[in-house]
Amino acid sequence: MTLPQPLLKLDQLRRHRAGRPAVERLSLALDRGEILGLLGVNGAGKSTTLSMIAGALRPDSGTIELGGKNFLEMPELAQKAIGWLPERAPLWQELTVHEHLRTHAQLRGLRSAALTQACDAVIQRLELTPLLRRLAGVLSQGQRQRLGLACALIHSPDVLVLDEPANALDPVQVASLRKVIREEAARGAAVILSTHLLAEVTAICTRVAILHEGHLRHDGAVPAGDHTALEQTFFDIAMHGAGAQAA
Ligand SMILES: Nc1ncnc2c1ncn2[C@@H]1O[C@H](COP(=O)(O)OP(=O)(O)OP(=O)(O)O)[C@@H](O)[C@H]1O
Repeated sequence: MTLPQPLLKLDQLRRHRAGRPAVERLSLALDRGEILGLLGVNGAGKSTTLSMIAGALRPDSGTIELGGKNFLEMPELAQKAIGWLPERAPLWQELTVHEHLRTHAQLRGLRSAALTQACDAVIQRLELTPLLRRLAGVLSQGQRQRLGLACALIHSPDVLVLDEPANALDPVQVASLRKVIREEAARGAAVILSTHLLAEVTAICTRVAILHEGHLRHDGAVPAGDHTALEQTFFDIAMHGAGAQAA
């Protein structure tokens, strides 16, 4: 009997940056419908990890599998299966919001009616209609973040990789972001997001992982309700680098 494999599997990932280890022997698996919150102090390795999952940064060693396929040898798989919101969404200043969406959709292989449909869907979900004719260069930080999220979602990816997605969003937009993340998980995507907000993790995540100095120090279910227990675990790890790695 073969066991069902996880949608995303990281095995023993390592990556040095500027001659120092940024991520060390990181192993994680993620299934469809899961929302994993990635926590850690500044420099813990969160963005490095997410960039590797997004296919933007190659690990020095280790493997990443998507549905059992070696993702590192198949860059076209990342293009189709991953939606990535980097920490600072890179935008073409001189393109309008609408042009951005269409260009992203094209880059993800969408054409004709499917492309228009995908654009219309994210415009509606992220309430981008009033911004469509604006140049990306004149958007506020929160508006840029919404456009970045729309670009990440446009091709209905299997894995959604969000680096501090609530950054610069107002409370209304944070609520809308949470709704979108839940909807994505409900349609069967796996979501991994980094954040510094413990309340964000307890509000939307089903699982939490904590990195410290590039090592995975905790991986477990999110304590229901309040975030006191999570806060305790986080501070223990941040202060002492301690904490057990749960199965
Ligand atoms: N472009 C880069 N060049 C060199 N070193 C880098 C680069 N980006 C990150 N690093 C280093 O890699 C390590 C991990 O950084 P990373 O950005 O992954 O951490 P993080 O947990 O996302 O931090 P933060 O919460 O501050 O965003 C740090 O020591 C950082 O200095």
